[in-house]
Amino acid sequence: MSLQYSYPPPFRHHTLHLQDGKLQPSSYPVSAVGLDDLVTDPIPIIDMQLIDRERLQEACRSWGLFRVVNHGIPLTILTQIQELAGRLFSLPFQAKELLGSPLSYFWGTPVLTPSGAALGLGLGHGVGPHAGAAASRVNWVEGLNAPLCKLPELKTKDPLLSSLRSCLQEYGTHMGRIATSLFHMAAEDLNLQPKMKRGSYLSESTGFVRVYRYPHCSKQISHLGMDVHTDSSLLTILCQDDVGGLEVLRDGKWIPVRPIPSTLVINLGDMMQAISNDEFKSAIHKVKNNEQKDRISIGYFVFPGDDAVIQGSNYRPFKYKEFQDQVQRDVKAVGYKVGLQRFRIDAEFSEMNN
Ligand SMILES: O=C(O)CCC(=O)C(=O)O
Ligand SMILES: [Fe+2]
Repeated sequence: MSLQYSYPPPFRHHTLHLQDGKLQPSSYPVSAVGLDDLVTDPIPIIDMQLIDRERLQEACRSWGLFRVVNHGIPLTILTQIQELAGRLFSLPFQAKELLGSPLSYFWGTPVLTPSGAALGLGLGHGVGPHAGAAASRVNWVEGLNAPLCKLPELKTKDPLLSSLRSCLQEYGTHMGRIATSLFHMAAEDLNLQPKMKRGSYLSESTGFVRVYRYPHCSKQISHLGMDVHTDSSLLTILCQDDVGGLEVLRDGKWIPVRPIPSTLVINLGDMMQAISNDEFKSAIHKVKNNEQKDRISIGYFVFPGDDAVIQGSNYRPFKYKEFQDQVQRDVKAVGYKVGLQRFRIDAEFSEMNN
């Protein structure tokens, strides 16, 4: 099996061979930073042009996180979004706060209300054993939140905002395509109700994009860019710049998810874990700030539709909306997201629902 791997700049194609589950480079210029990393990196890699279903399902089971190559997104969109967002982030704070909706500005926490306002600022959003540690900490991050289906409502004459809107819309279309094909492949053996499989478990209209900036920050300050958490989504797709800082928890160890050019990182969220009845994992991850450089990343999040009922022998039936409301109540009341524990049939937390 071979991978076509497009590499910037200039846009060239290189072929990588998969042998014994490892990528072997066949030919690439020595100066091409990144390809060596791809060969030695421990994180599973999925080729979007030729999805190996077993490999994908194994990555979902044992990591809940993997990289994709050959995703077909023009690199110019990625660099353009990062550049435009960087310009927007460099505006004065008051100007960013005035952004309003549907492209809203937030800082200090990634937990937002459905209308895009920061929720429980300073309370963190850790899970499980890390929840206490997350409490009362501001996350060292600022961001722009863009619900994709509402972007056409953004009426603006500002050239920066209208360029960003067009890029995000194009980016969102690619994200929907990638999420849908990965989801259908991964969920193939999951015994979902056939009619739900197509539409409701992944509803593209729920997709939103976030652009984050993690300001550089001295080690002396004990803030994280983003505290330990799992995503509430079905799937999350991350595009990071070359700074690094994302880490995933695997077998009790934090593994850096190093930036490798042209690759995207997919992580499974709580909804994927629930609909797979815990066969797949919602990845536990965090982001550390870099000491010297600001970091920009772009996240896409997609969720089940309003009509999808999530159920399995480990969970009482629930809809995503109930999950989202519960997360918001928990963050307000106890300072962190309790998450799937609330919906488990045998969990102590599930009795405290209301
Ligand atoms: O910025 C990143 O790399 C990760 C962001 C993240 O984990 C999130 O938005 O949930
Ligand atoms: Fe996350």
